[in-house]
Formats: sequence, structure tokens, C-alpha cells
Amino acid sequence: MHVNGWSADAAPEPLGIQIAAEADLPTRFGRFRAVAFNDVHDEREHAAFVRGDVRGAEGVLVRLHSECLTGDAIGSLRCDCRDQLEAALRLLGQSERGVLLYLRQEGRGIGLTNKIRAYALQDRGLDTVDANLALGFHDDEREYGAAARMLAALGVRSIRLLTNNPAKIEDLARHGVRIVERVPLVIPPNEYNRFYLETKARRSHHMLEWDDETALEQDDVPLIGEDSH
Ligand SMILES: Nc1nc2c(ncn2[C@@H]2O[C@H](COP(=O)(O)OP(=O)(O)OP(=O)(O)O)[C@@H](O)[C@H]2O)c(=O)[nH]1
Ligand SMILES: [Zn+2]
Repeated sequence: MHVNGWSADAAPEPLGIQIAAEADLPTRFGRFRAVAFNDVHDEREHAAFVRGDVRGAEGVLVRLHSECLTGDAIGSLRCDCRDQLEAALRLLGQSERGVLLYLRQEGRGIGLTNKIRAYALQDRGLDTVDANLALGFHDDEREYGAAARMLAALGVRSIRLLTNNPAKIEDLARHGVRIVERVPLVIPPNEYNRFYLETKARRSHHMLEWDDETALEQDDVPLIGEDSH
């Protein structure tokens, strides 16, 4: 398939990464292409979900989503991950082209077990940053080199990045990704993640602004079979 003079088969692969497998993926958000990679620098199974033709394209709408098993799969209300994931997929599904990178750096890179340890510390009053520090980690252990290589392997030339996180923008740019615009992805808080979101804004400088009028009411949060407390 030729797009803007590029051929998906003949395009030069960037050093150290290549597409390992791809297939169509119809989803409840629209039709995507699921893409897996071989990356000599990173053995984790990151994946790209690609909407439309992105090879050679400029200003492609891109979301980098860091894995959150508790939020993404189980529907935890402690964070905003699943809401962000669904909002991003909805936006991409309405777009002609775009990419969601699903990055296997659970718990901001500390892994599931340590994230649950961090939750236990948060239940004793620490915020997300101090909980990570108490466990001997940085507040955020993620890096976006693999994401940059995946975008290069897909032939994306420049991106419009869906994020509120300045560190993500900086690290991606440091890895050579051209970001032409930041597109906010703000989810109104619920009663369980309000402190978490406030911590993101206050301590991690995330660009979060929401209108309290639009905040989810408890009734809107699907806590089936549980008393609210
Ligand atoms: N260590 C730790 N990780 C968490 C916690 N809550 C959510 N996460 C992880 O945080 C990651 C999501 O990152 P966030 O900081 O919420 O958001 P972001 O992706 O950096 O920023 P945006 O692009 O604006 O969404 C996922 O990997 C989650 O598993 C927590 O309390 N502690
Ligand atoms: Zn989460």
C-alpha cells in the first residue's frame, strides 16, 4: 500500500525495531489495526493500535497509554486511567488517522506488585509521589524511548499528543519525536481519585483543570453492589 510516496513494505525500519505482526482489530470504538513490534532495546510487548493510514503523515493524533491493570481491565476508581483510555479511543475512533500506543509500564514503571504496595501506603496517608519514594523508586520510573521507536517504525512524522503530562512531552521530544501540538485529556474527578488527581497537578505538574460543576457525581460512578462510603 502506497501513501504519500511511501511503501509500507519498503520503508526503511529505524535501527533496532521492526513490526513483528499486524492484523485488523474491530473495536467498540471503531476499526483499528493491532501492531506488535520486535525491539532489540526493550523486550516488553508494547503494542500500537493504529487508525487509518499514518505512514508519512504529519500531525497524527497520538495517545501514549501506560498500562494500568487495575484501572484498564478491572475498572478501579483510584485513578483516571480507564476513563482516559476510553476517551482517547473514542477520539481516535472519530478521527481519520491516529495511534494509541499501549505501553507495558504498569504503575508508572514500578510494576503491579509495587503499585499495590504503593496503594497500601496511600491508604495510610501517603500521596502517590511519597508512596513511590518510600518504596525506593523515583516518583515516575517511565521512559518513552520504545514509544518513539514504535512511532518511527510506523512512519509517523509528527504528532498531536493527547496528554496533560509535561514530563511525557519532554521525554518523547528528547527521543526525537516531533510534537506539533498538545491536546488535553482531562477527566473530571470522582470521590476516590480526587486526591490522586490533585497530587498529579500539585506535585507532578500535570496540566489539569476541571470545572467542579462537571465533576462526576457519585451516582454516575458505577459501583455496583457496594455501599458508597
Ligand atoms: N506508582 C503508581 N502508579 C500509579 C498509581 N496510580 C496509577 N498509576 C499508574 O500511572 C500510570 C498512568 O500515568 P498517569 O501519571 O496517571 O498519567 P500519564 O499517562 O503520565 O499522563 P497523561 O498523559 O496526562 O494521562 C499507569 O501506569 C498506572 O498504572 C499510583 O498510585 N502509584
Ligand atoms: Zn490507573
